[in-house]
Amino acid sequence: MTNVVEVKGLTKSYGKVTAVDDVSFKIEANKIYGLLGRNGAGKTTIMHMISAQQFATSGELKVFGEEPFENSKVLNQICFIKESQKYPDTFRIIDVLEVAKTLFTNWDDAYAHALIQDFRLPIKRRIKKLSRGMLSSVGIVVGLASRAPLTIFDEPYLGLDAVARVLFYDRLLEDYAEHPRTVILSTHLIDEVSRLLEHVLVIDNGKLILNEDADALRGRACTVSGLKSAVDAFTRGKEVLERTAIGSAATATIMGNLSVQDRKYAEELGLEFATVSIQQLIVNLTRTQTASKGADFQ
Ligand SMILES: Nc1ncnc2c1ncn2[C@@H]1O[C@H](COP(=O)(O)OP(=O)(O)OP(=O)(O)O)[C@@H](O)[C@H]1O
Repeated sequence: MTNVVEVKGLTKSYGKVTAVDDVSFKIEANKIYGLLGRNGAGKTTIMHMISAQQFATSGELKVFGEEPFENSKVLNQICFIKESQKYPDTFRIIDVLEVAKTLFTNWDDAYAHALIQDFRLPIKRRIKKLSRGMLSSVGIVVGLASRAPLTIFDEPYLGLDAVARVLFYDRLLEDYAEHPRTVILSTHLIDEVSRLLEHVLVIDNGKLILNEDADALRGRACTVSGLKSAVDAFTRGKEVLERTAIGSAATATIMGNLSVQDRKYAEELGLEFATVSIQQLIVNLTRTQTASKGADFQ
């Protein structure tokens, strides 16, 4: 399996702030990755280092097998779409497409124009006159039509309505099936994108706390609820991510797959269980990590 990105001990400090702290991971070709985490976790900093917009303080970084800095062979294969892309004042949407056409080797102009229709974008309108959501849609069109071997979407949706977001997910999945490439998607809307993701990386306080196949993650945790005494008996010796109790009832979120015996025991105790979504799992994990560091959690 070819790795598109290989990161070893990657660290980025801004003075006393360690934004990315000794992170190691690999990104395989032709998969959709979710780079997830709370605000300020270090996601953008990692994506900026991968796309050579920032230097690492230390560690190793290889993109398409090479160092990305001032390396046009590598950078020509990357399309980075960020939340607040800036364009020259005079640019219309059509001008953005014309420039993108010259930047990306795999650019599909017919597809770009079809997407412009899908997102109902006024192609001759000046960028500075677009609504916030329209501006996000322009970024999405460029990201999709670039068909770049490594396409990075960093929170591409500011102002985008639910219909346009679903359109983005659907088009991404359809086009990715026909033209496989590597996609890194950073977002807070984890529930919305979880069906798209094949692999999940979670960053918390600059550290990589989860690096796992999305399918494995889907069955990774469950909640049990019922009488407090029964929940306590059942969870003894298990890794409990969260436990809440109201009166005599309690709910606990536990890590790991339940064995057949576990399920039988839970039934005997009269407990109910439910699987935990990827979003809920990540909320629990990042909350645990933060709490265990003694930081305030709001
Ligand atoms: N230029 C900078 N100077 C100083 N600190 C910075 C700089 N850029 C980022 N940071 C800090 O590094 C940390 C990580 O920021 P980063 O933007 O990578 O987080 P993020 O996970 O992308 O957050 P969000 O989800 O809110 O976009 C934060 O504490 C941030 O304040």
